[in-house]
Amino acid sequence: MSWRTELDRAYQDFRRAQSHLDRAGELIDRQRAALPAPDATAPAQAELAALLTQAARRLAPGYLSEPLETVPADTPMRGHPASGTVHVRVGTAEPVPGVEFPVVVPLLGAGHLVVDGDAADPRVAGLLRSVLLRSVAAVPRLSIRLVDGVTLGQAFTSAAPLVAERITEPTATDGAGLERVLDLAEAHVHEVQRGRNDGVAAADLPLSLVIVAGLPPQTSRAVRARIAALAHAGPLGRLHLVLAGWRDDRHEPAPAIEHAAYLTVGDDHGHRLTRLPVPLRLDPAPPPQVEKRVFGSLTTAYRRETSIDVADLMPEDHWRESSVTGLSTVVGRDARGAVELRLDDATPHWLIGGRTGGGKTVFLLGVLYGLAARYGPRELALYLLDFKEGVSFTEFTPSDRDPSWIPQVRAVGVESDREYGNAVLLALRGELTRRASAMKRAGVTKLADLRRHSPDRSLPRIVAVVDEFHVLFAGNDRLAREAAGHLEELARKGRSYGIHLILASQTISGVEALYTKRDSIFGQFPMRIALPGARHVLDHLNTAAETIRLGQAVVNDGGGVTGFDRLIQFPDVTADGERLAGLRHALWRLRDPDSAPPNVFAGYAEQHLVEDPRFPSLAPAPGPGRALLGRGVDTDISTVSVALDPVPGRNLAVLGTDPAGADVLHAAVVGLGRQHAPGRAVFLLVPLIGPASDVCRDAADALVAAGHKPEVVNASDLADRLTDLVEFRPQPGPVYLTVFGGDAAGPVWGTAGQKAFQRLLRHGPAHGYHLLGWWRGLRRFIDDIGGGPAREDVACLLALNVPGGELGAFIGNAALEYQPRQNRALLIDRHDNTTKLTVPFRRPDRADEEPAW
Ligand SMILES: Nc1ncnc2c1ncn2[C@@H]1O[C@H](COP(=O)(O)OP(=O)(O)OP(=O)(O)O)[C@@H](O)[C@H]1O
Repeated sequence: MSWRTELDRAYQDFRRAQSHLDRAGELIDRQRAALPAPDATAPAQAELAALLTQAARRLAPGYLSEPLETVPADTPMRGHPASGTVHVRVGTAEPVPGVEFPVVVPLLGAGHLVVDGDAADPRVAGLLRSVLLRSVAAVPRLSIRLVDGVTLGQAFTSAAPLVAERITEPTATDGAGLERVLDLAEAHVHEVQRGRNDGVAAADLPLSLVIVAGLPPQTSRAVRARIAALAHAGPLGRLHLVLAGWRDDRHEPAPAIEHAAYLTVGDDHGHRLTRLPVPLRLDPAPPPQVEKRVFGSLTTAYRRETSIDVADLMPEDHWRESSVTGLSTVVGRDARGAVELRLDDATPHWLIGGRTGGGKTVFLLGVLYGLAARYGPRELALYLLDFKEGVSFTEFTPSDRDPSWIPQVRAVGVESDREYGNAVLLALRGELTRRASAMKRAGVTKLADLRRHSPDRSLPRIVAVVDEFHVLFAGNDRLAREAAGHLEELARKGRSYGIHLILASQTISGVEALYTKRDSIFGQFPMRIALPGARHVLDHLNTAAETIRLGQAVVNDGGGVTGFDRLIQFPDVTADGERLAGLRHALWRLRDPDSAPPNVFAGYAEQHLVEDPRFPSLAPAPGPGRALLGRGVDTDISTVSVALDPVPGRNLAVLGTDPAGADVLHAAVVGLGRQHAPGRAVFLLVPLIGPASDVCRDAADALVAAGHKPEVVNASDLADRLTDLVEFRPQPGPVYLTVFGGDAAGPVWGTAGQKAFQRLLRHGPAHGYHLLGWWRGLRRFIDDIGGGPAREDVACLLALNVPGGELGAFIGNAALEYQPRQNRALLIDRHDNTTKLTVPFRRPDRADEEPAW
C-alpha cells in the first residue's frame, strides 16, 4: 500500500474517532441532565438510620436485637425485666441502598407476631429460630411451647437441650399435639387471670410464648378459632404467639389475630411488616455455636434455679404458727417461687395421686415435716396411716436406734390392717362429735371461736394422712362400707371442726373407689396433687400431669379442672436424712416432757406379752384372773384379754393350726401366774402334741419361777385327772386346765375322759375351774365339746387360721366376717357379744423354724 493510501485511511479513522467522541460527549451531557442532582438528604438518612438503630437497641437490648453472628459471648442473659414490653428483632430494613436499621416488634408483654409463610420456607424457619433464641436468652422464667406441623419439628431441632432439660416439651407436630399446647396455653391464661384477681404483681405472673412454625395439615376451623381467641386474651393473659403459616386457605380466610404485627414474606428484599412502609430482610437463623452456647447456659441456670432442698420447705423458727384459721406449709416451688398449700376452709382436704415410685411418700414426708416444724402440738395433731408394705411413717416414731419422735404424732399405722384404719377413723369421728357438742354448748359455730372460748382446752387441728387409702375399700365388704362411712363423715364435716384428710393413692381404682362412694366424697377434696403417673386425680380433661417427671407435681386447688394447675418442683427430703433427723430431734426436745410417744401399730410386728404395758403391773390379787391373749388392732393397741370369772361358759378355746396357738396359751398362763399369789391358783398343763411340749415346759418353768407348783399331766393320765377334777373339790383359788393340742385327746381320754371333760366345761367355771385349750381343728373341737349345742360352754374363742364361714356357722352368726391371715386372730366373746381383731402374743424366744402357717 502507498503512503498516500495509508494517510487517507488514518484520516478516516481519526474522523470516525472524533465523531464517536463527540457522540459520547453528547450522550454524557444528555445523561447527566437526566440524573438527579446529588442527594442533599443522604446524610440525614444515614443519621435517621443510626437513630433508629439506637432506638431499636434501647428497646431491644442485648440478645433481643444484636446481630446473632456477632453477638459477644458475654452479653448478659435473662436480664430483661419480667414486666413491660419486650421487643424482639425480626430483620433489617434497608430503605435505600447502604442505609439500614434493625426492625424490632413488640412481642412479650404486648402482642403477637403473625407470618404468612411457614417454616417450610427456610427464611421463615431461620427467623423463628432467631426469635426463639432471642426471647429465651433475654427474658427470665419464660415458658416456651413449640409447634411445627409442617417440617415434623425440624424447625426447632436446635432447641433439643431445652427439651432434654424439660424447660420446654418436645415440639408438637400433629393436630393432637397442637390441641394439647392450646389446652396448656388456655390453662396458662386462666392461671394468670386468677393471679391478677388475687392481686399478684404482673412481674410475678408467669409469661408464656407459643411459637407455631406452621399448622398441621387439616387444622380445623375450630382450632383456628381457639388460636384466635387465645390471641385475643393473650396480652392480658401474658401469653404471646408467634404464628407462622397463618394464611387463608382455599376454603376460608384465616381468622384475624388481634394485637399482632403481620409479616408478609415476599421475594428476598420484599418482606413487609404491617405499618412499616419499607421492605425488610428477615433475620437469618442463628449460628449453631451461638444456639449451643445460649441454650447450654440456660439449662445450667435452670437446673440451679429449680433445685430445691429440704431447707426450702422449713420455717426459720419452730412452732411459731397458729392454726386458728388453718394450716399452711411450703411444699415446693414453681416459677414464681415458694409454693405454700393450705388446709383450711377453702381446701380442707387433699387428694394425692402418683404411680408407685412417683414420689408420693417423699412428698408426704415433706408436708409432714413442714407442718410439724411450723405448728406445735397444741396447734396440730397428726394421725398417719399407711396401708402398703414399707416404712413410710416409722421415722416419726421411737425405735431402739433413735428414741425420738415427732411430738404432734398421735398414732401411726404402718402396714396397717383395714381394721386399724377404721379404728383410727372412728376415733376421729368421735373427736369430731366431741368438738361439735362442745361448740354447741359454747354457742359458737367456728373452731376458732371455740378455741377463744375455751383457751385451756386442747383443740389442735387434726390432720389424718392415709397413704394407699384404696386398701380401705378393698373387698367391698362391711369394713369397706364402714371406711366409706367414716371418710364421708370426716370429709363432709371435718372442715368445720378442724379435722383434715390427706388421702393418697397410687391406683386409679383407689380414686374411683372414692368416686363411686355415696354422693361422691370426691367433691370434698378441692385440692388435688398429681405426681407422675397420676392423671386420675385431676379432671379427666386435664392432661397437665401427663408429662411431669419425678420431683415435679401438678397442684390444683380447683378440684382438678384445667386452669387451676401449678407445676411445682419438690425436693427429695429423704436425700438428706441427717438434716431430717436433726429436725426431728430438735422438735422432740421442744416437746412437753410429760407427753406420750405416739401409738404405733406396725402390722408386720409380732406382739410379746413381756412388752405389753399391762404386764409389769400384773400382781397377785384375790378373785378371778384375766387371760392376756394379745394386742388389739385398735387406736390404743389395747391389751386383749378375757376375764375368767366364776360364771358358766368362761372357758377359752384357741382354734386353728397356726402354731401361734401354743404361744397364746403360754402367754395366758404366764399372765395368770402373775395375778395369783403362789398357792392361790392351780395350774394343770397338758401337752398332747409333740410340737407343743416345749411351749408347755416353758410355761411350767415360768409358773415355777413365779412361785407356783404347776402340774404337767401326761396324755395317759388325762382321763383319770379329768374324772377327779369334776368332783369340783374346793380349792385355794381358781383351777386352770391348759390343754396344748386338744384335738389329739380323742384317742387318749376315752369316753369317760370326754364325758368328764364336757362336764368340766359346763359346770367348772361356776366352781372356778376353767379350760384354756388349743385345738388345731374346729371340727374336732366341736366333737370334743359335745357338738354345736354345747358351744355355750365355751364363751371365749380365739380363732387363728379358721375360715370365717366355718366360724360363723359354729357360733350361729352367718354375718361374721373374718379373713384369717398371718399374725392375726379373732377373739369372740359370746358373753359380751363382741369380736376383736387381735395380734396374738408370740413367745419372743421361740425357735425360728416352725411349721408353715
Ligand atoms: N423430689 C424428688 N427428687 C428426686 N428424687 C425423688 C423425689 N421424690 C422421690 N424421689 C425418689 O423416687 C423414689 C421413689 O419415691 P417414693 O418412695 O416417695 O415413691 P412412692 O410414690 O411413695 O412409691 P411407692 O408407692 O412405691 O412407695 C425414691 O428413691 C426417691 O428418692
